[in-house]
Amino acid sequence: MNRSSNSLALLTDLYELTMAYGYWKCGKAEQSAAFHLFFRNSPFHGGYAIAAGLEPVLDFLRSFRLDASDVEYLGTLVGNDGRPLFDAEFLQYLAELELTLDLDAIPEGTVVFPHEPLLRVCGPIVQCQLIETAMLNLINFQSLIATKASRVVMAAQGDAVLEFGLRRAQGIDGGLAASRAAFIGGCAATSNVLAGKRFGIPVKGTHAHSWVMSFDSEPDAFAAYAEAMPNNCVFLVDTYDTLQGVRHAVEVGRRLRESGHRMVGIRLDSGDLAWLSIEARKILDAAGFPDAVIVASNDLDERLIQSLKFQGAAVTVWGVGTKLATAYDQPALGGVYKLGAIQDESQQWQPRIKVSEQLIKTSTPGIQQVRRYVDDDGMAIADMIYNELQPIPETCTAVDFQDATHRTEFAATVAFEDLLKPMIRQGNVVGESIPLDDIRSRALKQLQQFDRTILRIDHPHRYRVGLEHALHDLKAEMVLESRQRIKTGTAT
Ligand SMILES: Nc1ncnc2c1ncn2[C@@H]1O[C@H](COP(=O)(O)OP(=O)(O)OP(=O)(O)O)[C@@H](O)[C@H]1O
Ligand SMILES: O=P(O)(O)OC[C@H]1O[C@H](OP(=O)(O)OP(=O)(O)O)[C@H](O)[C@@H]1O
Ligand SMILES: O=C(O)c1cccnc1
Repeated sequence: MNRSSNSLALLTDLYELTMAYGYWKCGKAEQSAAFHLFFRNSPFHGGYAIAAGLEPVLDFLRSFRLDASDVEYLGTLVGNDGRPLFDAEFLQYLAELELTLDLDAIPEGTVVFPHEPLLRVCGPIVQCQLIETAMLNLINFQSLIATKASRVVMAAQGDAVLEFGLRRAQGIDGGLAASRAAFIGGCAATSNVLAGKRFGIPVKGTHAHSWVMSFDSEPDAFAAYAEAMPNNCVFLVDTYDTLQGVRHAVEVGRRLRESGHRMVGIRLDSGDLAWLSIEARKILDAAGFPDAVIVASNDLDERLIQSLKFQGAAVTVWGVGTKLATAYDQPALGGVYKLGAIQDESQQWQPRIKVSEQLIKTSTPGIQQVRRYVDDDGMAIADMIYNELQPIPETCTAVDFQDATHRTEFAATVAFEDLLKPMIRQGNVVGESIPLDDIRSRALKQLQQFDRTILRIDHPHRYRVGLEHALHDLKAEMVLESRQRIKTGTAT
């Protein structure tokens, strides 16, 4: 059997297929359902996240189709008794399956908060279920990295951040996806050339220690680099003795200047980056190179950059690799995909809830939308999740997600934006594809809508996200009803 094909339709967990088979067997396959993808906690102990991964989601859904090799492979799967897992008629159904779903999504680059649906998928339950895993995979990782990048960029306070993560990223796709997401989060460029080609991200780089080590001396190495690349010289100065390296860079920089070129700067990659950058700055300034940039790298992340800034480091460009591309301190976002409503035989939507002992893990019923209220200066005030199945009054009350005694009223005159936008209708992409540059600009602009206390790196002030009053009441009733049924032994 030839199992090589470009189809990604089987990029799913087996249980999605076994459930699909079950739905199909019991006649529920075409029953409409509404699922929401959301996360419960902001990553890195921060106060927000940046939505990312939507364009790859649209690409995945656009090309979703099980091809002959997919179906053939599924036909080889057997259950515990050694018999085929799926019957031939179901495999035929899958072979003919075309997505007819609706997808609403919060655009990439939007600042988002726990419990807000980043994606809302409505349509035949089999289809919603088959795409679940890929949706989670794409949105979780890219939103995580975009958020990490946003924190790093914020710590850099306007200095450029270069993403250097490919060599330590989680595989090929992890590296490419990380470069894309890091750019959305505000990085200025990547060292990843394939990401540059694929996504149009600016590519930048310096040189490695191996370049210097391959010559008999550091001055020879810098001179040869300048000869080869007179317009792209950032000299890595720490191979032997950092400050001596800076002086060697200055010598070559002078020769570059004499020949009508310009030394771009130097890179520090070890030692005390605060002290060395300050000393290097003095040498560069005294030698007449006040515009020469000082790039720093070496296991940097947002906290280290914040500390180096505090120490007065004279770094002007930050090269951040491993800790950004792998989201080192929190390697997963933990987004989930939950059923909010399902249609009954008479096509009436019925809200559904997953009850948990932990309030945070109890799902929200309904077909949800997120409303962001903004004040007259365009600053975000609070977000409210509402249920499109319930009429909402002109003056809305949002009941805080974590503290139900905290309620905020929004008069009809308060400006707002509903964040979930139509992306796919009946399987056809209707949302426009946004250039990556514009997504990045959106993220940077969006952050200005939020108070800095909400954005700070540690122990942030909590931005209020509430449930619209009627939705809050519906959720509470459904939880109580479920608990009552358990008490009285009535099946739910
Ligand atoms: N001024 C500073 N304040 C806080 N942390 C710093 C400072 N300067 C450097 N660091 C960080 O300290 C860590 C250790 O750096 P250092 O260069 O001493 O060790 P290293 O990476 O093992 O060096 P080498 O590459 O020479 O073996 C790195 O993560 C680096 O970014
Ligand atoms: O520290 P990160 O944030 O992951 O940034 C990327 C690191 O990758 C390179 O080191 P490496 O030792 O791989 O190669 P080199 O010889 O160029 O230093 C570079 O010098 C950085 O230190
Ligand atoms: O260009 C650089 O300086 C670079 C690229 C990848 C990893 N570390 C550094």
